[in-house]
Amino acid sequence: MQQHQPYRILVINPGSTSTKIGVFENELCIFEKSIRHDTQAIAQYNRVIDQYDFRKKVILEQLNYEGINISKLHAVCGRGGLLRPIEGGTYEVNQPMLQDLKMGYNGEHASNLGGIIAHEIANGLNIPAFIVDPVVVNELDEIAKFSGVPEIPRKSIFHALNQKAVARKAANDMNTTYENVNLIVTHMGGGITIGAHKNGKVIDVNNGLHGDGPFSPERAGTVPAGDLVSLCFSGQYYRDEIMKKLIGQGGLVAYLQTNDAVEVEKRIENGDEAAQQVYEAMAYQIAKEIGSMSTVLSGNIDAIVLTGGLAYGKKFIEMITKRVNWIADTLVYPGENELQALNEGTLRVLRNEEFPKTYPNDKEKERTIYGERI
Ligand SMILES: Nc1ncnc2c1ncn2[C@@H]1O[C@H](COP(=O)(O)OP(=O)(O)O)[C@@H](O)[C@H]1O
Ligand SMILES: CCCC(=O)OP(=O)(O)O
Repeated sequence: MQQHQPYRILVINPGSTSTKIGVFENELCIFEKSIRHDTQAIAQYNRVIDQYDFRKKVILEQLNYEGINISKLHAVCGRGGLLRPIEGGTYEVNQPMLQDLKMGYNGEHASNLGGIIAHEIANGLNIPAFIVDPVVVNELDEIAKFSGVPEIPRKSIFHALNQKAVARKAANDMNTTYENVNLIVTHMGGGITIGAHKNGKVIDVNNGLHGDGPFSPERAGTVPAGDLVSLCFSGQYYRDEIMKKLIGQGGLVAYLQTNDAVEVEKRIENGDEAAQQVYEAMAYQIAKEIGSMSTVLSGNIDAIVLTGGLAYGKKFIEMITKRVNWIADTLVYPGENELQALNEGTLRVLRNEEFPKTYPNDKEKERTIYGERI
């Protein structure tokens, strides 16, 4: 197989409130950009797939503006979306995956566009496209899957990529390994997920899309179930309208008409009491979920890790830590390591250090090393 030195990789991370892109040469990030999308820009699209042209255009325009020649790329990697539940790792984008991403097999989320856009750009350049640790990585303990309604098992839908990348970083900073620690990792972005990481596995986590947990900048989180059923059958709303109340138009957007925590913090500084109350309530619900995960780990917790865009907000972090600091020490890693994690997963495969996995997981299927069948 031909060896390339260095590898140049484009990574694409569509989130609910932003599109983040990066270009790497081996481990070195030579360009990185986070493009924010305000609530109105996203709200005009009914389905996530309808955002395809808009998000792809934004990415290509940005690369062009920066003078980045995409013909020099060796691979493109996108954040993986709502596929079937699979184990973690790097997957080559294939037709079954594209089909599931396009139909939103497990629901609608911006990350569905990661693999699709990566494939589209890579295909034109005749290079491979990958996804790494998609949001459906499933390591739940069997006991965590019970919901109380057998037809509705709990699902693992969370910020797997960043939670695992930041958990490894935290373990490293604690002079140990991910496999040796118990952590409660809290990712706070457009969605919020809180995972119990036990010796390198996420044994329980709230379904941060349309399941449970705290409300977030744009999601409702847990809502009273009976009242939700009544709303669904009130005859006042179509299904899509209810779904939008839960995802996209819930949380901060519903209470304060913005998904931007920076804007909320400004309002609070200017004495807006409603903003203060809602922000405090979001922190309260996060703390409550951290408390819940502390019981999952039977109180054996090495650290609570806070990460994601909201972790930049110092006051917000204080609102959470004052309620959870009795559980364990808190480590704060603002932002996310997702672009680096996508790049590292791609590099491992390009360098033949790891097999790319085939979607859907079928260990008996033919395995390939990039460019070579074995
Ligand atoms: N400096 C900051 N202080 C407080 N909140 C911030 C800051 N920077 C970003 N945020 C907030 O973080 C949230 C987005 O987090 P992010 O992890 O980028 O989300 P996503 O990847 O889901 O789009 C937004 O509500 C944004 O306003
Ligand atoms: C679907 C879970 C991941 C998630 O919520 O991501 P964003 O915060 O980027 O929307």
